[in-house]
Amino acid sequence: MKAQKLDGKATAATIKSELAVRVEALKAQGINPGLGTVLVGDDPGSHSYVRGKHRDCAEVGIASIQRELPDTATQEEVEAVVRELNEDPTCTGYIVQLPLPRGLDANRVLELMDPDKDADGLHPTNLGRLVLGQDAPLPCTPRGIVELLHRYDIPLNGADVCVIGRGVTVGRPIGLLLTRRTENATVTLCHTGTKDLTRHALEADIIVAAAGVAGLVSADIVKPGAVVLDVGITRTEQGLVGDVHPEVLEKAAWVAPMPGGVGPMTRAMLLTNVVEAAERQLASR
Ligand SMILES: NC(=O)C1=CN([C@@H]2O[C@H](COP(=O)(O)OP(=O)(O)OC[C@H]3O[C@@H](n4cnc5c(N)ncnc54)[C@H](OP(=O)(O)O)[C@@H]3O)[C@@H](O)[C@H]2O)C=CC1
Ligand SMILES: Nc1nc(=O)c2c([nH]1)NC[C@@H]1CN(c3ccc(C(=O)N[C@@H](CCC(=O)O)C(=O)O)cc3)C=[N+]21
Ligand SMILES: [Mg+2]
Repeated sequence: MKAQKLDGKATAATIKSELAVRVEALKAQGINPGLGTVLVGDDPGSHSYVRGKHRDCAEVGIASIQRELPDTATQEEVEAVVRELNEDPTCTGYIVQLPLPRGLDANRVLELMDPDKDADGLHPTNLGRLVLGQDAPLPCTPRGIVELLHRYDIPLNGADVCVIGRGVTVGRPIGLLLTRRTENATVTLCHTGTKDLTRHALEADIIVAAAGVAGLVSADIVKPGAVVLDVGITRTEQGLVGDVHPEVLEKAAWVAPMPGGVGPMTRAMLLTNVVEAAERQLASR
């Protein structure tokens, strides 16, 4: 048996064409959505992600606002850029690319953002709204994963999901989305303190691998016919490597590969958050 592909690249292309229509409608009513990115330092990975985000914006007709700071930037300098984007009427939503260089306090920066302009859904207010079930921008990677599963009609109602990794961008928030009544999954959140990862993974109908450990999910910890999403990314000399070992393709029913799975969906959800923020702006004026 060979797993079928959860094609995030193709699904993201569909979502982008849907968004382009909504952007046109907004523009016809005088609202021009714009995405800002704040990039601090010279991490090549971060630069490449941010470039990709601006390419996506161009595709759907969203304006790009780019702010770059050297890795010597002070906390005050980063915060000044955040204040500026909070006030900028052409900036509908923005992200601060994480991680920030050592010595900068990411939480203080996130806290300072206008929660209504938080395109990542990572502002404490928006994470709080998610916990309370209130309308808010949702964290992009978890939302992308849920959207990908929905578009392939993978059943979530009652599904046992094993999430590997409790990072703030992926593992920690995805349980909040999957356990909403509308999704109704049962989630086990694993991390380095988990006693028996194999047991939890083997029981799961769906595995979300978001640890950032190359090849962590081997075929022997996957139940035959499971759905496996490869979120983790490790940079090696041979290129980017996911958390899911290639042998899993012989065991699982569906795999979201890295690349071509969750990454493009993350970017499509960032655009979705910006379009939705613009639509909320229109509705409230
Ligand atoms: N494709 C995409 O769109 C995206 C991909 N990513 C990638 O996803 C990965 C996770 O990102 P992020 O959450 O920010 O990373 P973090 O480093 O914040 O979190 C990684 C988590 O994995 C856990 N972990 C590490 N090793 C193991 C192990 N052997 N067994 C079980 N758990 C383990 C850690 O546990 P502990 O807490 O105990 O240390 C930690 O909770 C990264 O590789 C990142 O590059 C991130 C965002 C988007
Ligand atoms: N504030 C903030 N928000 C983020 O959403 C955020 C962040 N910081 N910091 C870093 C992580 C990582 N991340 C990715 C997004 C897309 C791909 C992606 O599109 N990947 C392609 C491959 C890309 C390539 O080949 O370089 C794919 O999987 O097909 C990957 C990783 C968002 N992150
Ligand atoms: Mg992190």
